[in-house]
Amino acid sequence: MFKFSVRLIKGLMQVTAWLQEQPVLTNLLYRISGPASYLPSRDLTVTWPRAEEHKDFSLPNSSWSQSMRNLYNKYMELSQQGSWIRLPSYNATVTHFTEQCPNSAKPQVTTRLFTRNLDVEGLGFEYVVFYNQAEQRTVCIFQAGPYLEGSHGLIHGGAIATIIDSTAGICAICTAGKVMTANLNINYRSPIVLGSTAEVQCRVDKIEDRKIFLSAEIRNVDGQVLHTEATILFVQV
Ligand SMILES: CCCCCCCCCCCC(=O)SCCNC(=O)CCNC(=O)[C@H](O)C(C)(C)COP(=O)(O)OP(=O)(O)OC[C@H]1O[C@@H](n2cnc3c(N)ncnc32)[C@H](O)[C@@H]1OP(=O)(O)O
Repeated sequence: MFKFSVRLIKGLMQVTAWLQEQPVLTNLLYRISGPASYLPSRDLTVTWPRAEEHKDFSLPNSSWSQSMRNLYNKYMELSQQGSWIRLPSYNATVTHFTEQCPNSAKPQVTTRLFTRNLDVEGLGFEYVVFYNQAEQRTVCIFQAGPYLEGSHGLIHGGAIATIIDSTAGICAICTAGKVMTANLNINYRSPIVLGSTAEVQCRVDKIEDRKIFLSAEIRNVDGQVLHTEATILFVQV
């Protein structure tokens, strides 16, 4: 009886391990067992969130790895010394710009920021951006979740482009106001493993009339591995 129980438990563990390796089944299990809030809604129209519903997504949550938290703590300490500020991050672009509007002027939010479009923590991007006004620089600490896969186990190149465009965009907006990306030029130097933490460093190189030229790099947590280099042009509109 004891031997039979041990075999049964081993068998169940093998089945569970196999299930976890099946992406479609895993997704289905998430949907069945998880909170209903992350099932995709058929009604994409969301009313303006009340003040208490303005969730700041750049704060640590339970999906953050220890290395993500360490980097966050490092920049929070620098923020207390005054050189950097942590920028809040909402899940709709419009929320960033109309937070001060009186209730009557607030628009209906019908869209989601691309980088904040998943309702489950840790599946997509987890990130926080810090801005250094004196040096016209932004830093984005990010952790790439399993739904950002390109090549097996690695982040998709388009997802990398997205986090660079966003970090540079925030730097350009903080420096020059309303801008659009005109050109984004990327060299992928080494792959980024899903689940790992990395840091985007971005700076304004020069401003010519309406043109803001920036450069960016993505490195691993200790800065020793260069993953990506980019130059970005924003045009003031
Ligand atoms: C806190 C917030 C959080 C929340 C916010 C999160 C931040 C997210 C940021 C994401 C930003 C995006 O992805 S934006 C989405 C992707 N981008 C787009 O869809 C932009 C599409 N393109 C456009 O709308 C337009 O082409 C513009 C606006 C870029 C430029 O049009 P324009 O205003 O008519 O200006 P134009 O005269 O053509 O060009 C002005 C000058 O720029 C030069 N120029 C224009 N385009 C280019 C180019 N590709 N490469 C080189 N140079 C260029 C011109 O030669 C000229 O130089 P000279 O003759 O003056 O010397």
